[in-house]
Amino acid sequence: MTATSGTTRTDADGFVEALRAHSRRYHDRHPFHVRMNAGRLSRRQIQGWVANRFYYQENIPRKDAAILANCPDLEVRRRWIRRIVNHDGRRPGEGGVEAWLRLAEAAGLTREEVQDHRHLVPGVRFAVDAYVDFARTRPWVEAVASSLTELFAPDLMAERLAAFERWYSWIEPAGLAYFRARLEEAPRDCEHALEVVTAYCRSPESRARAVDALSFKCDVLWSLMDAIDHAYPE
Ligand SMILES: O=C(O)c1cc(C(=O)O)c2c(n1)C(=O)C(=O)c1cc(C(=O)O)[nH]c1-2
Repeated sequence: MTATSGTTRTDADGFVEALRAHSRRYHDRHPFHVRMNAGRLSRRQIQGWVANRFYYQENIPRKDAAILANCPDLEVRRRWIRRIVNHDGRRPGEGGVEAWLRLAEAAGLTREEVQDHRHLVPGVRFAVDAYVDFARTRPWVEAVASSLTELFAPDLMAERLAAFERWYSWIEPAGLAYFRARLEEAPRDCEHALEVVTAYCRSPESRARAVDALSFKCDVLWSLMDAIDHAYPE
């Protein structure tokens, strides 16, 4: 333990700091997001992003189901299962996947053209599939750690909401409900994920693996944005 500015610093603090430091590799800094939030994207580019990001949205519950399947801890499963319900909803017309489809409609796309993946570019498919595969095949705590990019999501969501209202007013405002819901859900979700990771990762080795998992996820999100950027150039 080392003392810093009057407070006692533990290795656990260092671990959480190492995780939080990944904000520097988060996809909010991707040029496509930077242009999006500065109001510099065309209608076609926004539509391309919405259609491609749908593949991420629809696969998140499958990723979370893989974590549930691999997790032997009942308490963790009991809380983690809420993520699936949040995305899938309890009945038709509810949930985050449905909200994303409404965003697509508000942006002038049909749900059919989003659901049938006609706009889906190979790099986005590849990145999202890699994330689901990671959750299926890696130890479940690493998969939980990989979800911690959500620590950084609320700032980006808030900025995006403001940017959409200001620059892309051709998108019907009701379509932005997805982002509003995530502003509340994401902090709750990642608080739990951080609890789990700090409780389970006690050794330097397991902490290093958790940090690597988060690093991998930053690569997933960045690659996804690269693929969209490449498919919908300025
Ligand atoms: O729009 C975004 O920038 C963004 C980022 C992330 C993220 O950081 O992984 C998620 C989401 N949105 C999101 O909507 C979402 O439901 C979500 C779930 C997860 C996850 O890894 O479990 N990340 C994210």
